[in-house]
Amino acid sequence: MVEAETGEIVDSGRASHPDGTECPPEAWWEALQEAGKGLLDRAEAVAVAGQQHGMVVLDANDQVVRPALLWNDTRSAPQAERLTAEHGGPEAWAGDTGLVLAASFTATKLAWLAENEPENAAKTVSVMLPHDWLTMKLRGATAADATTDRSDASGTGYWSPATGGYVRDRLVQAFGRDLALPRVAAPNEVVGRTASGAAVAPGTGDNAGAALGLGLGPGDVAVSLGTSGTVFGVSDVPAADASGLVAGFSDATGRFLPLVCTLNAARVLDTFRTLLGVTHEEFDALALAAEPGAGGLTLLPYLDGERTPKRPNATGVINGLTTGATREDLARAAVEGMLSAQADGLAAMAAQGLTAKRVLLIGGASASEAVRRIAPSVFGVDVEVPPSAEYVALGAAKQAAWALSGAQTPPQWKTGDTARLTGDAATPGSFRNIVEQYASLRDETSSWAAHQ
Ligand SMILES: Nc1ncnc2c1ncn2[C@@H]1O[C@H](COP(=O)(O)OP(=O)(O)O)[C@@H](O)[C@H]1O
Ligand SMILES: O=C(CO)[C@@H](O)[C@H](O)COP(=O)(O)O
Repeated sequence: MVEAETGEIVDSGRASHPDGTECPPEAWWEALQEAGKGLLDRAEAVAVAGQQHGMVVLDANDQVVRPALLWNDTRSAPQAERLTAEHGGPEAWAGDTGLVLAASFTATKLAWLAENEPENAAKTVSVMLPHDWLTMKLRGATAADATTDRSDASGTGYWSPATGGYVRDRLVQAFGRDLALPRVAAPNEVVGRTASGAAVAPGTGDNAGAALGLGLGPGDVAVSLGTSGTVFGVSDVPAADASGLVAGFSDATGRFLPLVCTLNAARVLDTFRTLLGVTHEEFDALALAAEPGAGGLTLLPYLDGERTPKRPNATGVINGLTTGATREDLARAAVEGMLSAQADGLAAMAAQGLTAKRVLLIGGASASEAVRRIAPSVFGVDVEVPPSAEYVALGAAKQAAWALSGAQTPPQWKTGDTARLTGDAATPGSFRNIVEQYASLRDETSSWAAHQ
């Protein structure tokens, strides 16, 4: 909860919901009630920012048909391939929807449902995303008058950022028939009221929320290291990258949000930290005690399969392991590998015309000292770390304040001082080697059957 005028945080709440790649939406509603206790009834305006892409399917009575399949569920990878081939390949999809289909996107999940759970598919009359469903619940509305926003619509695979309209043919191709979809609200619209009378803004996807919360400007690229690693910037033109590396999303202000998303980020560090049996701080100390290049160890960090590049069945690979390897090397290899995957994202963004003049590092793993110290050299650009905050939630709050104000543009809130980090000028060669070794391992493994 923030002051609408200044963005100053006055109160906050937090609640967890289940882990995993599918989730009953009711668990989010319970978590929202718990986190919002003592806040929601004091609010003048509210908005929800949530994970993108998750498939929430409802029956004719607006009851949830099955647990939502989330953005990181890869079971619909075969459907992504099939739908892509059936409709003109990657170029056609990028042209129609701004996306080359990967298992994350909602259209592929609908195709999986139609193929694998015909009884559930038969019951389904409407589909929406996690933030749409929570917004509907907050308003006490029905699926018939549910709303979404441009950013979340742009992650479905059946909406066009270029035209601003649904592409019903792609939905029908995926699911086999048409479905009711939420109306795409204007970025600053009041779409309803909560039970206690607060104005409800349209809400947004998590990355668009973070972009709004950070107030990203030209030349800014955010790298968010949460469960997912996301690299994104704000643009005046929609992206349509037929290579599939950059997703052509929309943002929460009426502009566009080209974005690269990897499935493996903070949890890569969690995994190695757990294997080494150390705390976050001890892990950082280990990683920083090793030399750049981790004694020749290179980690390809696709532990949970990967979305960018598209390798849904991939696993992690450690190259260069010898009897001389140390715990320090292992910790450093985890940090360097995870950051190198994000550096691939920065390169893909640059190829779409969004070259980072500064990188803003956010998300849980941006708290890591090792990540902060190593990132500028691996990225090859100075990195700024804004004050630690929940930028997704701040973006939702800014949208709510915007809707309340009735103004043309979002409020300009000050973010606190950022910490500026520069690369290791003393050993630039070692860092070039890290990036080159990583690229070799990435490219060599692309021919492995398990990485197809
Ligand atoms: N000091 C730290 N060093 C490294 N990772 C951290 C640190 N603090 C938190 N994390 C990691 O950040 C992740 C959570 O980040 P967050 O941005 O909240 O992710 P998400 O939005 O996906 O839930 C967890 O994997 C957690 O272990
Ligand atoms: O799929 C994407 C973006 O395309 C992810 O950004 C999800 O929207 C959620 O990520 P986490 O917040 O769980 O890291």
